[in-house]
Amino acid sequence: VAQSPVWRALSPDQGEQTLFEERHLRYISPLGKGNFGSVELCRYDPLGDNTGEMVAVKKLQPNKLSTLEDFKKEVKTLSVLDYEYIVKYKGVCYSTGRLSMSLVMEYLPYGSLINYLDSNRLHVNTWRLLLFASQICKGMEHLQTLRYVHRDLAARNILVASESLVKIADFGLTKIVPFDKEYYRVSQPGDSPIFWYAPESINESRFSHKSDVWSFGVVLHELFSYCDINSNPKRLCMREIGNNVQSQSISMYLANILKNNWRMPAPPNCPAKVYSLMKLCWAYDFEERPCFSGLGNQIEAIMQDERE
Ligand SMILES: N#CCCn1cc(-c2nc(Nc3ccc(C4CCNCC4)cc3)nc3c2CCN3)cn1
Repeated sequence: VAQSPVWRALSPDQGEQTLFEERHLRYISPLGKGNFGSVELCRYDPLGDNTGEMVAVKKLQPNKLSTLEDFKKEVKTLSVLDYEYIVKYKGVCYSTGRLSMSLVMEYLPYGSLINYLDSNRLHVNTWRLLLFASQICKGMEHLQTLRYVHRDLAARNILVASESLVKIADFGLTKIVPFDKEYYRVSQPGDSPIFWYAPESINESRFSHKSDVWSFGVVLHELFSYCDINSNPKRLCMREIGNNVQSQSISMYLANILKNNWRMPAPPNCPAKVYSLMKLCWAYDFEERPCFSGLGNQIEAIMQDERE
């Protein structure tokens, strides 16, 4: 049999890697922007006859060198996460001269939750939204067993594999919680998605599985709002803060209203039990928030009620 054109190479720092040859990666169209890079649809077509498979390729933005290290960490993170509710790692592609590299992943045809819910809201019922929520919960539970904190859990980073399967993606901000602490503190907050952030993340740049639970509550809100642009978290929070507040003080205002117990209102037609779950995730004190396994059980219980 001809040598497979997808090489398996053992590189010292990243364990086994599957190498895709750049010359066989045929660009097709843009798919989106993530942390540290843009994602493109490509066909990996070594035979050159359009029979090759479609893949999603995340290219590193070449300009900021510091992110090459972060990008390698993202590749490493995804390569060890092999789980049905997490987007599948396929390998890497080094550009000529190994100046830059790309991350090759499975292509999920329906795009992000935002694309999908916005254009399919009519035939996605409550039970299906709960199914997606339980899958995200299981994915986050798996992450937690490996001591990974995602730090960017949001509907834009949840991809739809089929009408009944979603997967967590974009591990560009994912960090490992050190063995001797229950949280990870970042130095520079960067351009952070603060409207998905727990109070301790806004105030102290402190991230943990419990801050991921807060973000999960925001994803629940996005799910039951069908990712409607008018009830997107940023818009709801800015309406409460006041749209004329200067950008550098928004995080202070947001921390204040959360401290004063303001929370996003229930989405239209959202079942009361689901809104109660969101409120649990948004407990100010992170120790009062549920864990992902407990959340998963509660979601499945509500699914049973919805079934009847
Ligand atoms: N996460 C994250 C943020 C970065 N990001 C990741 C992807 C991604 N998209 C897809 N698939 C995909 C994406 C969009 C469409 C359409 C939507 C309507 N408009 C036209 C395009 C279709 C299918 N599959 C993937 C990935 C990563 C792994 N597999 C896209 N952005």
